[in-house]
Amino acid sequence: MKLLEAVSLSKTYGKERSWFTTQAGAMQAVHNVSLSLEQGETLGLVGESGSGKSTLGRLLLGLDKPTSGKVLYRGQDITDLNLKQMRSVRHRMQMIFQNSLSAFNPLFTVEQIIGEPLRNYRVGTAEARREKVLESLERVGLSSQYMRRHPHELSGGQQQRVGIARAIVLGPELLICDEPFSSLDATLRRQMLNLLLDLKSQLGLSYVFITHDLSLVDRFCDHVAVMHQGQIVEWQRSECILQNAVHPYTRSLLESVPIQDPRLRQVALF
Ligand SMILES: Nc1ncnc2c1ncn2[C@@H]1O[C@H](COP(=O)(O)OP(=O)(O)OP(=O)(O)O)[C@@H](O)[C@H]1O
Repeated sequence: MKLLEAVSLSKTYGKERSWFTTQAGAMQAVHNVSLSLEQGETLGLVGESGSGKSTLGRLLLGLDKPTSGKVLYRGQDITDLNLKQMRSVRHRMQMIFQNSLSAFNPLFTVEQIIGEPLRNYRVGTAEARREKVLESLERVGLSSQYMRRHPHELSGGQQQRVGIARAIVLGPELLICDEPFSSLDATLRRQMLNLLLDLKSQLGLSYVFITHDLSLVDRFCDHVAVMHQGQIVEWQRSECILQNAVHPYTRSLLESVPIQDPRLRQVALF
């Protein structure tokens, strides 16, 4: 069953003529992108800065409307849903951001931050919500003693864990992770990727994993889509991308990837 599908998605910014923009200033951030994600799979969306990855992520989640094309979730066209209709789909799809701290209310405690989606969706009693918050917190490896802390009292890794706890608290099926660990050091990044892998098998999650780092996709993703100037220029199973990269842009990305096996490196680059 296809969980998510994009059909000929395009997004142009600044297309409408207004006081601020002109046709000449239009920027096509995403151009005619089609892709799909099976339930339980992870799709890596790779490309350099400005290639359109975040815009595509927002379009898939319905946070932004496409200029043309559509998004299907479990076969349902969600492109033109109004806010109320979108609400019934939104709790099944959540996003993890690069910088969780900027998405948190600095005055909230960790319990309030993770519990906010539960309050928004009026889930259960205050006691039941507290239980769910605790469960999510423990799933991401933080103990109950963090409940009363504020975001600025947490390390970068702990902030990202709280961001993940908040994203899973409503029991979603799909997480769109937008460069979630790029500000963390290599050791922490590995730990967090392992956490996402554990959550995937425990909760049956599917991921769209946005990154500029092709070295992360090998172990973590099932398929890889390479984006360049708003288009998908390459689509492969992740274990094949090192050896069978076809597009010159993918090959140029591979040049910056440390590949352990020198034989694979030969194949990848030439
Ligand atoms: N709201 C917006 N208004 C106008 N232009 C935008 C907007 N959002 C993105 N863009 C432009 O669209 C293009 C793609 O941006 P996007 O953020 O999707 O790329 P990205 O691959 O995610 O880059 P990064 O990794 O740096 O976030 C860029 O040229 C960007 O300036």
